[in-house]
Amino acid sequence: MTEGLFVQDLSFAYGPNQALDGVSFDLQKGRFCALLGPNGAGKSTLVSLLTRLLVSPSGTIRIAGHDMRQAPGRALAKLGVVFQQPTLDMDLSVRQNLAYFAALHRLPRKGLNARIDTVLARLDMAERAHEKVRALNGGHRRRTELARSLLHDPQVLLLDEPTVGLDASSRAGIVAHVHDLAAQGMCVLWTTHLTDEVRDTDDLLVLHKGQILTSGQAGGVRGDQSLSDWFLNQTGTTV
Ligand SMILES: Nc1ncnc2c1ncn2[C@@H]1O[C@H](COP(=O)(O)OP(=O)(O)OP(=O)(O)O)[C@@H](O)[C@H]1O
Repeated sequence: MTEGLFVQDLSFAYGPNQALDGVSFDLQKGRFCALLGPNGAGKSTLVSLLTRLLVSPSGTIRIAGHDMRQAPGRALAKLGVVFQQPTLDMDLSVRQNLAYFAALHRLPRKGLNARIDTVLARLDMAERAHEKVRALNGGHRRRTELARSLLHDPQVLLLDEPTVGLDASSRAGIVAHVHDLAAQGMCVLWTTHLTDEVRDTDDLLVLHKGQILTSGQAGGVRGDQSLSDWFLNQTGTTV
């Protein structure tokens, strides 16, 4: 049983519009996988299926070995998500935002403060625990969301273009933190338009017109071209 994210033959159509067509991949624990795709490739549809906002009529999703169709609660309990749009309460402190999420997920109150301290420390956010989110810069807000996504101890982390709108140094910080989480054993799926966020040692999935065009280690896939040139040559479009 894989501890990562297993997807097999996943398809989804909006009426006559086939958004995903037979998508399969198998991501391992401890790996950072970048999902690249141009506009309309099907990334948002895939994210919606992985988070069960949509349900596919066919195909299989297993999160840390739990089948999304047969045991959605157990599968989603192993998934941490950072959506593209921020979902923090600006007038609560960092700690209060995390505590509220913990209550929603019915995490045990016993040991919760220590758990919050641990996830904030993992994101270098411990000293900001009592600050209101409104007072934080964009990078620290994103790190708060990342810390929150780890509270229930997921094995798979899904991030949907998590660096949109951040300045270069905050972006680099988030990219580095999430690579660290993968190095510590997390299975990470990171959707992005930004090829400079992908390291040669990362896994790469390229989604194009609803299908997986290529998968493999990013450095091997791009060869001696830059990843953005490789992408343009393969798809005739920029990411
Ligand atoms: N609610 C919807 N109704 C009809 N068609 C849709 C709907 N949502 C998406 N589509 C279509 O499904 C296909 C995949 O869209 P999707 O939003 O998943 O792609 P994407 O890779 O996330 O694109 P973007 O980067 O622009 O968000 C596109 O052809 C899109 O027009």
